[in-house]
Amino acid sequence: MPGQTDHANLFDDARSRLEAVFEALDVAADARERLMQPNLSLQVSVPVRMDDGSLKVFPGWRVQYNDTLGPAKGGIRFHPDVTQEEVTTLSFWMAVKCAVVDLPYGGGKGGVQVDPKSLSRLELERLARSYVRAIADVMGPDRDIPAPDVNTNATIMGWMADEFDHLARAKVPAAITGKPPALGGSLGRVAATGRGALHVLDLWAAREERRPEDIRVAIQGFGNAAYHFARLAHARGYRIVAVSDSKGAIYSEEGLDPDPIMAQKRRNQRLHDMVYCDDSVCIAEHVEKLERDDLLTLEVDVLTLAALENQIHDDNVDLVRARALLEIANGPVTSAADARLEKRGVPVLPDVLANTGGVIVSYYEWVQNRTGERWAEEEVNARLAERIERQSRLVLERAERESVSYRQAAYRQGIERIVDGILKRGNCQDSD
Ligand SMILES: NC(=O)C1=CN([C@@H]2O[C@H](COP(=O)(O)OP(=O)(O)OC[C@H]3O[C@@H](n4cnc5c(N)ncnc54)[C@H](O)[C@@H]3O)[C@@H](O)[C@H]2O)C=CC1
Ligand SMILES: O=C(O)CCC(=O)C(=O)O
Repeated sequence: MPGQTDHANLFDDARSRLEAVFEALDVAADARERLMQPNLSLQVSVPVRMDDGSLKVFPGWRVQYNDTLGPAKGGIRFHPDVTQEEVTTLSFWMAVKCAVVDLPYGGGKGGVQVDPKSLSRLELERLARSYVRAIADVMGPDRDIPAPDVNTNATIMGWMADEFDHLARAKVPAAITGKPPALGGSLGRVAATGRGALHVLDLWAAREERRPEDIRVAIQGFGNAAYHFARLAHARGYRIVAVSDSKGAIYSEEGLDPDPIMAQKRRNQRLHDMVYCDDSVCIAEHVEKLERDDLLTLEVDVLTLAALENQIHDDNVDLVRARALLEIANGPVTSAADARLEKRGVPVLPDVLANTGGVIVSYYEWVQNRTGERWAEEEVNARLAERIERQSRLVLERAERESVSYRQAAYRQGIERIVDGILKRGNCQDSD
């Protein structure tokens, strides 16, 4: 059954979305060829000394998809299901999304096939450092700049940045983003992905003449991106009626407050346990438990996907009753499912636009590190809002003007910029 662990054909499925864009933009053959394969795909062994003295070696990858517009940029994922195919696909999406929001970056992504929850904190730190030693030769502020993704965070970026500094015999803060502020991390980066997604949703809702108070939202996932989106959307007046994590889901027609839920989850509880009160917080009276994937088929205004790829696929797409989808995860809807949703007239605010808040603020971190500046959080948030709203408006207007889906319009915007760069660099038959 297709699902989060199925990466077979993930890359082919992702690339298949290029064909329609190439046709619409009449992309030159040389540029098409360049965009079909990653520039560099590095497979590494990541040895880790375990606390019991034994040595374990985990497979890892760093893939740089395309560097036409600038150095490769993208997160690092620690997950037991990571594969080279998945990392390649994620690096392809990074290349597209950086171009969609006009960042001077190409696409990159990294991953280690490991269950980080099975490691002690010291083992996790040794893993992070070992991974950096393995990929250091292809990293650097002008080559490839990693950042957090699933199961990695500011603490882990701090360890990685420290390891890279040791290897470089210099302070190179711009080599990694998403670091703790003490090491040059940007204020606002932790919440940036969720905050950016909310700007995209707000813009869409305003164009549809809908008020946040009238929009019921279900959210798949309750990690970094989902939680900050949920918290900010709740504060803005959207009604969050359901959330899920990898173990289960909860639902409340009255609406859920994300903060007490996160407070409980941080005490190591699964979402499913939240229907029971504890001493400090009681969210019980109006909260129901759901099977995890039942959240995907709730009748809501907006289904927000903020977990992993391939969550809406051939087998469940016809059960989706949401009136619109917001993709915070990368690739949560397969291309076949996407086509079915389009046919049914269900709009999808696509990943390559909706989840760009994280990489936009990573870019601001890189700029601050390179100029030695430190921006206030309000300034970071204001710059994020300005960029994502401007670029989103272009995508939404283009979709309307060219009568295509938001995804198709976003891909056209991103690929057009990359192709222009490829042609301007020359060595192409049609590079006028
Ligand atoms: N962290 C960031 O800055 C960015 C993250 N993303 C994407 O957003 C997605 C989530 O990333 P993060 O929040 O950083 O990861 P995270 O590791 O903080 O959270 C992942 C969440 O997904 C949940 N989950 C996993 N499988 C699930 C399932 N089948 N059903 C329901 N929940 C499930 C986990 O329990 C966890 O709550 C990923 O696709 C990631 O690539 C995209 C752009 C930036
Ligand atoms: O912050 C970044 O550089 C990249 C974040 C990321 O991995 C993503 O947008 O999927």
